[in-house]
Amino acid sequence: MEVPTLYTYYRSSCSWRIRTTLNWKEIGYETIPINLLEDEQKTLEYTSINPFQVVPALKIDGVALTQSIAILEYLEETRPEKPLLPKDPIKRALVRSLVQAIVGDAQPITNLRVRKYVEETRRDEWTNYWATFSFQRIEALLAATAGEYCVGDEVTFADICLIPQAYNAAHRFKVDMSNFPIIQRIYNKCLELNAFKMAHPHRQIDCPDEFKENK
Ligand SMILES: N[C@@H](CCC(=O)N[C@@H](CS)C(=O)NCC(=O)O)C(=O)O
Repeated sequence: MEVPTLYTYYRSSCSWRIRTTLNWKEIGYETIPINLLEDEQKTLEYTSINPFQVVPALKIDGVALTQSIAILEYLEETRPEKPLLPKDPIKRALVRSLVQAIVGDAQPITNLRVRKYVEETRRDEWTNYWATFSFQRIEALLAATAGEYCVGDEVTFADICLIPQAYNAAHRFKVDMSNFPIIQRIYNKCLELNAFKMAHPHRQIDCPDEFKENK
């Protein structure tokens, strides 16, 4: 069978969701780095794969899929081993609710193209404000759902989406994570797992040497 190809950027939280899921489900894949800072997402070639000019995109089973959550759902449906959605419908809804909060409400307002649009001088302030705003609400949701992970004691899509968002908040958007003890605890817990560790930006082939980590 053809090996899936992931179009990715090492620091992209949306790409990280796919990397973790592929690792979690032990699906081998090839990486094609798309350097967002050099606008490689806007080349004609990549635009023909993803007209929204964002990563990720995944070529798999003869099609090119875009939209990270559509990709996660596809992987879950076609490779159900090591599920990332709980069986219980209520828990599934809780997972999807957290996923939507992260991917629909939190991530888009801190995305590169939005930050580029905001005047250079206001950019950091904008990003920190909205990242903190989102995390206050996600922390409140988690207070009702979290066990060891976001929803109960199993890894789900919610963890897959939360970890990249938390990394960006802590390391790039200067959010004071001490205000979010549940998120911080889940973050630390997930990063003990190989699937998350191997998907970390600092372990990707396109990560600049100064940040690279081989621990
Ligand atoms: N809804 C899309 C969002 C994709 C997205 O925003 N990707 C970001 C990286 S995490 C990107 O490529 N940004 C490029 C830009 O803003 O120009 C998904 O979930 O796949």
